[in-house]
Amino acid sequence: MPKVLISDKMDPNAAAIFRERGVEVDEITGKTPDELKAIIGQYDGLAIRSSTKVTKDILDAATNLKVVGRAGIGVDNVDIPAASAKGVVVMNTPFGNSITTAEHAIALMFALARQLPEANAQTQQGLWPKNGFMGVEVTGKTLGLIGAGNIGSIVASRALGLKMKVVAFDPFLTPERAVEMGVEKADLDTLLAKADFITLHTPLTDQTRNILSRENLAKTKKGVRIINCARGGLIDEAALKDALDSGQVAGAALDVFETEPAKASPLFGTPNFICTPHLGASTNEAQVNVALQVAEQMADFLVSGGVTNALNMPSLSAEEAPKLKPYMALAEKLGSLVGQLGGDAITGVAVEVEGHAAELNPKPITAAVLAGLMRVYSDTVNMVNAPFLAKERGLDVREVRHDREGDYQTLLRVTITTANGDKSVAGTLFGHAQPRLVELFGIKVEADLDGTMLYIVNQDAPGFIGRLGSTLGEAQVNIGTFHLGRRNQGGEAVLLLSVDGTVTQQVLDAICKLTGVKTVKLLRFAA
Ligand SMILES: NC(=O)c1ccc[n+]([C@@H]2O[C@H](COP(=O)([O-])OP(=O)(O)OC[C@H]3O[C@@H](n4cnc5c(N)ncnc54)[C@H](O)[C@@H]3O)[C@@H](O)[C@H]2O)c1
Ligand SMILES: O=C(O)CC[C@@H](O)C(=O)O
Repeated sequence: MPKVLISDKMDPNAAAIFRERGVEVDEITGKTPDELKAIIGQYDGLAIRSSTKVTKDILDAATNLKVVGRAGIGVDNVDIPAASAKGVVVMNTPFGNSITTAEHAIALMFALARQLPEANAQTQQGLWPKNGFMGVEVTGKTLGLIGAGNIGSIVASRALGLKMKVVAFDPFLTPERAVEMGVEKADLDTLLAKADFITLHTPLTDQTRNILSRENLAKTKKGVRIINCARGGLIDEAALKDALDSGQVAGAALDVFETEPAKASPLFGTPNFICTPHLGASTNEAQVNVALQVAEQMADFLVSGGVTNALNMPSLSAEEAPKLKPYMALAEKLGSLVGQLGGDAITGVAVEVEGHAAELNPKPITAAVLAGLMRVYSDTVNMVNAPFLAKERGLDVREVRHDREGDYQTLLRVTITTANGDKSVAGTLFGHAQPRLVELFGIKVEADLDGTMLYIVNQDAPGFIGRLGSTLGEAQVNIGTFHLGRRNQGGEAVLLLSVDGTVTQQVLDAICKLTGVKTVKLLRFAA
């Protein structure tokens, strides 16, 4: 009988479902990492919320572990690459607590607008401070939404019901979806300048870390009120403290902190600062939803091999899996490439197959393209939820199967439609198994898309490669592989280099300054 450990406080429905489905379950919460390491080897499954940190260290000790189930959305407490490397499936429950978290953001917005916590505290001290708490209405005010995914869009609908105007910044928000949501799509600077309240609903990624930096806080409308129910690390907490002290920010409400549990913070005690201890998902309804869902998914996997909402594994039948696996790896890499290089809001994705690829079920291939593409913006996207999210966001997804014989035995082409036109990449399988890029934005270039890579567009000219090599060498950046293509002699050339070590912004700036360089971008691919 498979055995599961529930290591964070979870609604009792989870244990009941496990037992009903023939899975033995222990509920042991509050363990230190060392204590968890000592017992994890006994379990096939680990069910968690946000407290348990599933590190590489824990995974290394988890000799029997097959699945980690997160009763919630964010999986930043799980080392997914380490889990994947160990063949441990990581699942989440992407929608079960969205309404609850959106409601918490709205509750914090009102708490800020009317200074409810402090008014409550002073009233209960017997002060009757009737004149000390002049609030603001939210009606007619502008709410700036950073991140318009599941939770952001629920917040927007509630805010519109409160007669607020909503301005949204989200690179994946198409103009059509913005119209459907009733929000104004804007760039970040416009949002910062217009918003009376700002609420954050993005995951924590390289792009979103410190999205409300000191510099960006200085661009806000004076007297803005800020709410973060998404992830700590999206706001520079020291800069927020200064902005509250100076009055640039009239109030801030945080449910999440850069370091959790947040037992001390310079923000504590600051006037007009309120906080909750990561309570966004804490309602009976949400906890029942996520507990039921995670237990059902994990039991299904452990008992019958079914895969739902996995972040590191496609949903597949046993017969299709071996044939489709290399195509899905290729599809994810091509999706990730166009996602990282696409730039503008993407309104459509076309997935074309020819040769051997045209004989396969296109659905998992398309799902893998979409997962690669959208994972650039959210680490919670997987092959299961990517097609759903694409539809919800109004992406026009097309699958085209060509019967023609092309230059390659098998070919997969991904074309995205953006406001600045179509952009297309293509790849094949080398030796029937190894994903390989063969074309990038109309230029023939062959490359393996793995690890950290540099994408450089330059004017084809003698001596450039030498200058680039010296720049990287001086910065102690080792080139692993080097791939070159060009539109025509002396025309636009493209370079894809795999590199070892860290490429800093200074190195990117130095490459940018080399004569003839038009674009430099750091790309990251799963190995
Ligand atoms: N406080 C809590 O208890 C709690 C509860 C649930 C979820 N969360 C967190 O809330 C966040 C949002 O969850 P969700 O379910 O709405 O996720 P989601 O994936 O549905 O939406 C995230 C949105 O952020 C957008 N985004 C990504 N990068 C961006 C960028 N650089 N700038 C602007 N937008 C960007 C994405 O395009 C996407 O639309 C996650 O971090 C999740 O972990 C917190
Ligand atoms: O489990 C919780 O309480 C928090 C969950 C939340 O952060 C999430 O990302 O789903």
